Amino acid sequence: MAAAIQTVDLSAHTLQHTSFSSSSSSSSSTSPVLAQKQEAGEALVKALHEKGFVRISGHGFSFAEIQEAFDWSKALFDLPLAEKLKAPHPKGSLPHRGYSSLGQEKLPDRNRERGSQRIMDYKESYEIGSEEDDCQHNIWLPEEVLPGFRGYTSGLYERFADFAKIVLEAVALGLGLDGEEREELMKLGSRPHCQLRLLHYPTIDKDSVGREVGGRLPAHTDWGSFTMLFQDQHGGLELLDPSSGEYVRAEPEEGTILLNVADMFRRLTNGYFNSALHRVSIPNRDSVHQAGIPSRYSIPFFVGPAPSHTVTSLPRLITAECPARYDPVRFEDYGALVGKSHYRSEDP
Ligand SMILES: O=C(O)CCC(=O)C(=O)O
Ligand SMILES: [Fe+2]
Repeated sequence: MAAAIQTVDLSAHTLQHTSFSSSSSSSSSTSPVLAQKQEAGEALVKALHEKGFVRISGHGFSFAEIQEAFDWSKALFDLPLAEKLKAPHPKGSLPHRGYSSLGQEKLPDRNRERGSQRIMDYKESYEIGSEEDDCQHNIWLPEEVLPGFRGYTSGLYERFADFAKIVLEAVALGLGLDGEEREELMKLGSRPHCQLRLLHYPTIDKDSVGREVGGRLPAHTDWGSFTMLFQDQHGGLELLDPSSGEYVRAEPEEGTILLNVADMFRRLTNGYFNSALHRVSIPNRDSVHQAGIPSRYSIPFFVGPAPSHTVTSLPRLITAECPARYDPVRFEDYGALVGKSHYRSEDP
């Protein structure tokens, strides 16, 4: 496995969060805060170009806040199955909301050899959107099943959405975008159209490894703009490093958020940003402890444009050396194509 994942500190952006404009006055353009913002923005852009993933510190989420998110997630997945099924994810792919039980999602493995046996992905999840989303409605548990869950997770969604905007502003600064190009970049994060996901990968007993259970989440790219992830202390997430062609283990690191580029960011930047292939793997049976593989929780937040938005590559990134690689695409058309292959249409 290759080198550690780089960390970019965005505290200059989060602490001094003001909506900057490209026409900064000469006094503010020489301020130390602006210089720090510029430096962080450029470091972020460099990492997203070279790797497609990065750790973020200085994001403004306290340790207690991250812990609280995991406490709610655990409280949800600890409920009896019959209770969780009171907020069922529908059979098809839309709305992508509510509870999916073990094996319901069937992400195709981009690394799996053709014809090889498909073994169940061992995870359960709960998807939450904005209460303001005009395209997909939330599917909530009855309040008495888990009192406070709806209020808490809706608030967490808004916290992530605030931070997503800061990330996009940092990228705009790092790329030196202004005017219409900056507007286009900012549209990659539509506040009511992102998605919060609670994920639980249950314990796997040693005997099942490689038999009934092949892995936790097969290799895939995310199809929105970018993804930000909290993960617990049990690792397993791996991202493909395009420079070495090897998977890098995203070892859990307290206080950081892992950010990966997704397909819409790759298209907007005409491939300048790498949409990182990633997976959640499990070790070979021989190296698994007798007690099995411990359960794991993770919380991704998927940032995306409005479904009706057409993502077109930025003109400045289409050059003689790097001609246009992608046709403009309407986000909902792209999502429909990808999403259709992800969910079983029959009963879970
Ligand atoms: O659980 C993780 O660490 C990654 C989750 C992920 O890649 C996804 O839900 O798309
Ligand atoms: Fe993913």
